[in-house]
Amino acid sequence: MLATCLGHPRIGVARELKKALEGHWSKKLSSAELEAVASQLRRRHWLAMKEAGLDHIPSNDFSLYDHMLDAAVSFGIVPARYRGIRDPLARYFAMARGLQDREAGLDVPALEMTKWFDTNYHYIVPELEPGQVFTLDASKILAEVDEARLLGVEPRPVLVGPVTFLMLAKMESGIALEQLDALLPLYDELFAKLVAKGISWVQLDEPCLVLDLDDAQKSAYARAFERLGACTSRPRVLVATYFGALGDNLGLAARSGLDALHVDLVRAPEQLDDVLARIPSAMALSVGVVDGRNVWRTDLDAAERLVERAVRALGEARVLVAPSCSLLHVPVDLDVERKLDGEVRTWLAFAKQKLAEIRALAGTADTSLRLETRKALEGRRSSPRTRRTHVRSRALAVSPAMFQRASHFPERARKQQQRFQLPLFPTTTIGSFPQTGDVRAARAAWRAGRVTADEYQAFLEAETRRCIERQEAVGLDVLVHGEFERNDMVEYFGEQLEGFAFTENGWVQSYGSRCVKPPVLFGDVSRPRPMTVAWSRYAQSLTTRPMKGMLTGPVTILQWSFVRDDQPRSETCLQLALALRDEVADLEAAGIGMIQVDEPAIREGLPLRRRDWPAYLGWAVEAFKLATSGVADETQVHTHMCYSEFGDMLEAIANMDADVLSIESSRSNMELLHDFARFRYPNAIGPGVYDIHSPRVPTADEMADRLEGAAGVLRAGQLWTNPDCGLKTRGWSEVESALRHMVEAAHRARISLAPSS
Ligand SMILES: Nc1nc2c(c(=O)[nH]1)N[C@@H](CNc1ccc(C(=O)N[C@@H](CCC(=O)N[C@@H](CCC(=O)N[C@@H](CCC(=O)O)C(=O)O)C(=O)O)C(=O)O)cc1)CN2
Ligand code: MET
Ligand SMILES: [Zn+2]
Repeated sequence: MLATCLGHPRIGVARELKKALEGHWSKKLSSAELEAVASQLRRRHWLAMKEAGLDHIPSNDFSLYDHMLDAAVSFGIVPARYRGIRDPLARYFAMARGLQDREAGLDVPALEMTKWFDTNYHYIVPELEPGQVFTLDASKILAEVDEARLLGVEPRPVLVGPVTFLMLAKMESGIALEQLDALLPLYDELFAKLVAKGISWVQLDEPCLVLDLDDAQKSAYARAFERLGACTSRPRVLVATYFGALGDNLGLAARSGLDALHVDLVRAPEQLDDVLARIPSAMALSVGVVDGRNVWRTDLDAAERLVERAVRALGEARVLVAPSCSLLHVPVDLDVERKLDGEVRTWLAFAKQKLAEIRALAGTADTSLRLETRKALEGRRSSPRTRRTHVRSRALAVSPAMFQRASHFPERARKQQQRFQLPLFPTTTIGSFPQTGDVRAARAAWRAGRVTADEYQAFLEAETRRCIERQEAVGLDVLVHGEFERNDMVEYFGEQLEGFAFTENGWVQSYGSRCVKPPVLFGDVSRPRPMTVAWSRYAQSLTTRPMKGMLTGPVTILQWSFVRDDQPRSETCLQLALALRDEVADLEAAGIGMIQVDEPAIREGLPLRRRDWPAYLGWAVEAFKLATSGVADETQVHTHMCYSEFGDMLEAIANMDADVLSIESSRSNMELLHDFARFRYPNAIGPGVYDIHSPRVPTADEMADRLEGAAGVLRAGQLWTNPDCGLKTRGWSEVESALRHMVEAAHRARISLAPSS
């Protein structure tokens, strides 16, 4: 049996890549210095896998920004607007993040970015032009082969497969997948180059095989596999699927004529029998039995039972042991954690520990790891911290009335208007204001004990006060406190809730240089004390305008944490909802009249197969309602969603019954609004009027146009004016100008668009 890995985290245990990238972007690090850091990271990761005793070690899993962008560049897919940028690295980063260079007269926006399946990783969406010509540039792929070999590592290059690549790409003038026949010859060419180098295996990632495919997509797969299989000079090809079951696409993969198939047996262990029954005798099977999406120590006995079933059916020579997917989605090394809760720590495995598990499963029993694992799992199963009576009895006592507001929306809206007396198109923001270096440095100093809690508190109060003054000066109607006290919108709540543990270095890449440190939700969740009330009360005391309370919703906390795998996610979500319900009640009692409960990840949590949608949406919407329905009619509940296509879940959004919904729409503005209009979305809605992902300051005209467009399809009386997401990644000067323009746009709309009646 071979021990293998589908991909290693790239960011580095101390986020070396993040620091080098940001250093390079701010011109403090040359390209050569950046490349040196990247090269060091690759070596370190290869050596880690070699030392762990892996037989197949990936290359080309590293990326300076994103692997889909790398693939686009290697196929020559560089839209015209970037082609004027001579330097390849500058061009690459321009595609990733846009480029504004006044002196060079350059102002190019970035390519679009979107979620990688149901993860919190974002990939760059390749953009095909009309008449797209594909040309192979294999330099990165080939260079990494040489680089690995210098360390005595014989790598298995990872390539995004042609169908997945095109299905995730976009083409303004048509359907990207229709370019398949033009793209396939590049794989032949690439395979020939790899064979010439003596490469014996490649990994072809085709995660789209776990999605619902239409006939055109299925036939694309059949064609692609036939062509690749028939390629005369090619390495052996492992087709990698992950994040779910192959289901009705198993036949496509089994008939591929390729050499090995990887299946995810963590998300979909039930598919093993079907796979074993249908895999042709010429194919090997890579069994993904170590969770690449979560941090729990593998139950080696259970995993071994799966591996053994595969071995009995296929023989040892045809079985590879692997993580369920690339380890990109887990932190690097548990050993560097110094402050992690001692008990919880024994239950966990990060990338490095997972490599050892894979080795143990593929080899003769490593008795010490096995015994240690049994003991740890027994401890986890029996720990009183994972099951708390008061949490469980409360969850059981939840009644249907707790999911409903007292009155329907029209009645609530009337009472709320009486209370707040807001103008038409009320202006507000989504919550966070710039998390400047000062704010981060102050928090780092407090955590390191270099400043006292009181000093840190005073600093945050001053930031909050200044933020409120600035919002008043700009003329916003509904204010926020600015979220300066938060490291991250999920981690901050995890730190204050019972049932969570958190790490110091458990960073996972979200996009490019941006990382998150998901808290570990290990046990029953409860709220020992109010979490945000003091900040909201303080902020409200500084202004007579309404101050929105600001919470992260249950589904988003669930989605952006490492969640316990010993009970259904729906149960965990309900516990989170109850904890938040108490926070909402306490905010209301403290006089906070508007409370926003953010659910930006509700779309990301949608299962990959449509069949599973109703069940998920059922409990996700219920969790939101449970968290927010305990308040009086006069209390206005807001929610916020971003970063997704919402067209296919409008009914669920309406069922959440938030009084006000702010939603990202600046990129596909009108389409989204038309969807809402067609659906007759009843409650108030604030379609983002400007894109906060770019430093560009939009003009009042642009935003007034957006409002006018929105008022053309929705009722003017239903609309709010806001940016499309929080402002934490922006700088103050852009933010102030943009918000002034936004307020100006709302003023104009009030005059030109006031309903005549
Ligand atoms: N969890 C989560 N997922 C999300 C989002 C989100 O906001 N949160 N937003 C969407 C987009 N994704 C994003 C993900 C990360 C970031 C982001 O800005 N991350 C920050 C880290 C945020 C953080 O946790 N900050 C901590 C730690 C900061 C830090 O690095 N401190 C330095 C020292 C700081 C200094 O001296 O300057 C250190 O520890 O070394 C804090 O503020 O306390 C980063 O990578 O830079 C933005 C968007 C989707 N998914
Ligand atoms: N309230 C949050 C913020 O403004 C919502 C962000 S959604 C990713 O940052
Ligand atoms: Zn957002």
